[in-house]
Amino acid sequence: MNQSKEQRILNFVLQNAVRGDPCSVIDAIDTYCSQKEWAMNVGNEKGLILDKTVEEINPSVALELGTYCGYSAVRIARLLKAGARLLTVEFNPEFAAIAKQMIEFAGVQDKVTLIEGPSEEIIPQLKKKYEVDTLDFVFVDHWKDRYTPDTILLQECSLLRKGSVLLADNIIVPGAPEFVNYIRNNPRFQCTNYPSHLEYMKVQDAMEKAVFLG
Ligand SMILES: Oc1cc(-c2ccc(F)cc2)cc2cccnc12
Ligand SMILES: [Mg+2]
Repeated sequence: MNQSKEQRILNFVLQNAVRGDPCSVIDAIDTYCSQKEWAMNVGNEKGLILDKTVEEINPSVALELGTYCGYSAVRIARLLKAGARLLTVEFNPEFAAIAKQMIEFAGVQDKVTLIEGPSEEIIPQLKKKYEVDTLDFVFVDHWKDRYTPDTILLQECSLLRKGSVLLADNIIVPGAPEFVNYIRNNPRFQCTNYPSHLEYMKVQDAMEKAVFLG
């Protein structure tokens, strides 16, 4: 049975990166996806915006919606302080299986909890099943039609506190116009837009940062 693109990306990492070296994993994925096959990793240009946001917040508990192959989970986890943790949610079982191997190869598995399932089911479980009090940081990078309902669900589940930071990918491409309208017109969020480009392409994209005001 011929391999998936995601399996080919993992194979390239296993052959070309260094086990236990997250930066080499990130670089290998970016090399493969810019030279061989495009894939929907956040990429290095938007990845630097992600890095700066994570470093600024220095989160103890972070959530990622949309793991895919684990590129941004590795990006985030490599920056976390001792004892800090990332919970990452992936709906697609094939993607989750690839991401698990990617995270382990990068050596960040002790900081990352990969949860397979739909975000609307997982978010209400975070407090009791995953022992989360509140989230310091949320990277929103799953399907655009879930951005708004999941942001509302995070609030309903009391998972945000004054100062919690959301960072959303793909504000322009594929685009999340309903989310942008919701978050920019919501007095409980302070928003900042970060113009950038679609991963591995000369196409305009952007990220949106939204600080929860409590
Ligand atoms: O960063 C992303 C990019 C795209 C995307 C797909 C096809 C295109 F032609 C352009 C962009 C989809 C995503 C879906 C979920 C999370 N991130 C995505
Ligand atoms: Mg994305």
